[in-house]
Amino acid sequence: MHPKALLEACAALVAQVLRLDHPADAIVSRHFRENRSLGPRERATLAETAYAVLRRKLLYENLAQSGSGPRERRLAILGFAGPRDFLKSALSEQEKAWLDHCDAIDVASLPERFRHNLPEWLAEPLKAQVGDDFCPLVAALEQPAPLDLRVNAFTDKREDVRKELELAGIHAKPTPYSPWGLRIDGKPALTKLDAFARGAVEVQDEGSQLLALLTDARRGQMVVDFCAGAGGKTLALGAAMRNTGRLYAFDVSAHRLDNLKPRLARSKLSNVHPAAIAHERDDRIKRLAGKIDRVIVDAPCSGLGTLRRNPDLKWRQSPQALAELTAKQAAILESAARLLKAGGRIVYATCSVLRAENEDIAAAFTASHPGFRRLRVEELLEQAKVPGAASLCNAEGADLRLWPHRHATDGFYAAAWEKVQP
Ligand SMILES: C[S@@+](CC[C@H](N)C(=O)[O-])C[C@H]1O[C@@H](n2cnc3c(N)ncnc32)[C@H](O)[C@@H]1O
Repeated sequence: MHPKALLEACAALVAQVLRLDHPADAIVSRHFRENRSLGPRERATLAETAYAVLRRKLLYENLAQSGSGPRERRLAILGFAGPRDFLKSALSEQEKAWLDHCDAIDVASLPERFRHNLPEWLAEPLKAQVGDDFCPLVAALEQPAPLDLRVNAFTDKREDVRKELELAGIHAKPTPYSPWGLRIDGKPALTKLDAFARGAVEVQDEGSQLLALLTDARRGQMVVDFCAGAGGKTLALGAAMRNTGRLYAFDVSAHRLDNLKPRLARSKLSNVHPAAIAHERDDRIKRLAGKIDRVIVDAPCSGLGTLRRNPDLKWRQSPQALAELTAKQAAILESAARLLKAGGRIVYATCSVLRAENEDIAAAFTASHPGFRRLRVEELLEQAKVPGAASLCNAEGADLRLWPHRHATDGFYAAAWEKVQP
């Protein structure tokens, strides 16, 4: 595509994602479906430009107050994810001069909000929480996430798959914490690989893999994935169970569970039972009360730990939405806990970085459930032979706390309890 046409297409896509009426990944996917002739490089430039503008929206909107031409075009120029000389060949002389002027601005001298590019309602609690780590965290959130795979422990060994990928020209290295993980260089097309087609690998962030490890689902157990969605964690749990026992995958969204089906077929697992539930107090849940060994609640959350992949969330979430979510999270944890038998374990997890969705929910549950003993996540990770367990937890070692700037994973939280009273 000619540079001028590509820049115009980027500006059009930037205009669409900035409406914030749909998730950015859905808008980008639809754009690609409607423009099938786009090549892989053009797709990468379009998507990364749109994401760059979402990541640095406050800074770019500030810079775009100067210059001329349509606002979205100015934003697309600032966020353009391609070589500078290629971009400049699409610009007028006036635009080139404006871009040089913007490049010369020392961002460090600008007000703080143009450096952290977060809404105030999010910046304030994060600063209070991470202190001196705020700048490294913000810097990590502005970087695209690495591509992690989980090797299917039921069918394959990590080292064998690593070598297989190497032969296919894909360099992968073992993830530092998860024994199932491989981290890939770049963003190669994976779906055409035999390892993918036969279910030996699934795309899954290392943090998600650690949540499944923490659940410690074993051979022959009765296990529930309460908020299974498209089944990322379900598949990891089913493989850890060696395709034995019974693994229920519940979700209120039948549509999301439908996306589990092809993944399940590839995985060779037959111990998984997906079922749509109406709500967390569904009769199906009541019938299983007191019968389950392991429950994972991967709760619906703000997703604010995934800003590397979903930078639009910081503009699409709000304090009001957060209040509704925290009420839902508490209600789901409450219902899910009823499933456990004595001696069983429940893990509550989110991909949010906010205390309100994490420590606060866990503390309220502990306080109101004397029949549940809080487990130390650090010890559980050590038992699961995860290296550096202490470094993955909060200062007390009680909860899992993964951060993009410290662990190169998404931001994840998890707490765990054992049911001590029947
Ligand atoms: C964070 S996502 C789960 C992702 C999934 N575990 C994975 O690893 O791919 C949260 C899920 O909770 C589901 N959900 C929302 N409300 C629920 C409820 N009351 N009961 C069960 N699931 C619910 C949503 O449909 C969504 O799929």
